[in-house]
Amino acid sequence: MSSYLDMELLRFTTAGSVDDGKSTLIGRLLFDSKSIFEDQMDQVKKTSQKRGLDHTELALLTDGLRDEREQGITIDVAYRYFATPKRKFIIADTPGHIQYTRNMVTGASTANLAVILVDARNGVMEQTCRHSIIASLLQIPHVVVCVNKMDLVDYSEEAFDKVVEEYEAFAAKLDVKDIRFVPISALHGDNVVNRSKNMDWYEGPTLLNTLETIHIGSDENHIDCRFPVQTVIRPHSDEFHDYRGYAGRIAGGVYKPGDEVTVLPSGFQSKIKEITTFDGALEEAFAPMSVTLTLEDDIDVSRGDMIVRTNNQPDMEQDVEFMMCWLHNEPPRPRAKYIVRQTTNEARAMIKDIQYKMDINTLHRIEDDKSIEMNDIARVKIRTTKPLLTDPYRRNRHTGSLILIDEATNDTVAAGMII
Ligand SMILES: Nc1nc2c(ncn2[C@@H]2O[C@H](COP(=O)(O)OP(=O)(O)OP(=O)(O)O)[C@@H](O)[C@H]2O)c(=O)[nH]1
Repeated sequence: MSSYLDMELLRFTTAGSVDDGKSTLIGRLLFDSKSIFEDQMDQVKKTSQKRGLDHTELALLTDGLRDEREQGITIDVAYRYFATPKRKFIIADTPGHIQYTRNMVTGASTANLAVILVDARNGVMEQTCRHSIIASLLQIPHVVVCVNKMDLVDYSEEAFDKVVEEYEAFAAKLDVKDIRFVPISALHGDNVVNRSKNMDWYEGPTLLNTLETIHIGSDENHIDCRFPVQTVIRPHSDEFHDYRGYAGRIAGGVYKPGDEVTVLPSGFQSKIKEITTFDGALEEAFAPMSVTLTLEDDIDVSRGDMIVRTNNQPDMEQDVEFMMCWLHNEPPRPRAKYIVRQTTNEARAMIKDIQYKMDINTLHRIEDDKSIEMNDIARVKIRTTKPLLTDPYRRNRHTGSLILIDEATNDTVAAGMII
């Protein structure tokens, strides 16, 4: 059996309209998969009784520690961790209101999968659309639509099919490759961890089963070799005085000793001599492994450079266009200078043009209003002081993303997906 540390990690986000049952679902997942401890459960039972409820409110498991629960609304991104014998999971639980778009973008930026909850009685709502648009914008590879509260529609197949149909019609406009649907009752536990006895007509897997088995290995780009150099390792000892290693995390592709590579931006060419990790030398390495490379030739390489295959290179540009989510409560200042951080590279940048804002509920362009506020999504163009080595975000989420930092305050003000 694989060790706990080696187990594959799946990161997913949860989103839904208010009261669709997000907290109940997470509680149910943790509870039925036995990922919570007895003492926590006792506490939840007691609190439920104190509040005069006749059932144990599983939402308290996930919300119990949040004081904003007292105001009945979830803000901020809460990361939760659980594991089953098959996989480890990190849940980014993000609030659904439009003023928390930035939280959603933050929570979703590294996710493999998005769980989108829909109340079976209400069907697809504005928030369902917005969350799905964000999932598509951030290229989350898998979306699982949980049609919840099936108990309130008599576990009816027609009710489920109606939501599926409605969602599919809307999702046709989006760029999501893998969409699945699971009819559930988070409250009663149907099809969350345990198969429902109330929905014989549903033959697909339960939600947990989907989370445990969905194939995420090929979510990484294994075609375009991209190795952003994080650190140059040059031991200061006579014994190793010739050694120069380049450490970093592979952002795309498969590397092997002997591969012909080019170092960007300099353009120097060489061959990979050796690939090593903590455990020794490797025959091959691929995204998202962290490795150290050595090259046959002694060439000048520094942090922020990228080692790529000679016949497959990224874009190298100073004018970069991307979809930007503005994260900060102060709007961009005219002519302000920002630091752009992209892979391990850093440059200074100025926003040159705001092309249009996007209505995040409908995907429509807003052409007549270009004022940017917190949570806005806009297509922008920046000019950087030195070339960035990029791929379209669609092609590679690592080399295709960037953040902007305000030079004066050091605050991260925007996240971007390169077009
Ligand atoms: N009948 C029924 N009720 C449910 C189901 N799932 C959740 N509920 C109830 O719906 C209400 C809202 O559930 P929550 O889990 O708090 O909803 P939420 O989406 O997390 O809400 P916020 O945290 O405020 O965004 C609670 O009273 C739950 O008990 C379900 O499958 N069936």
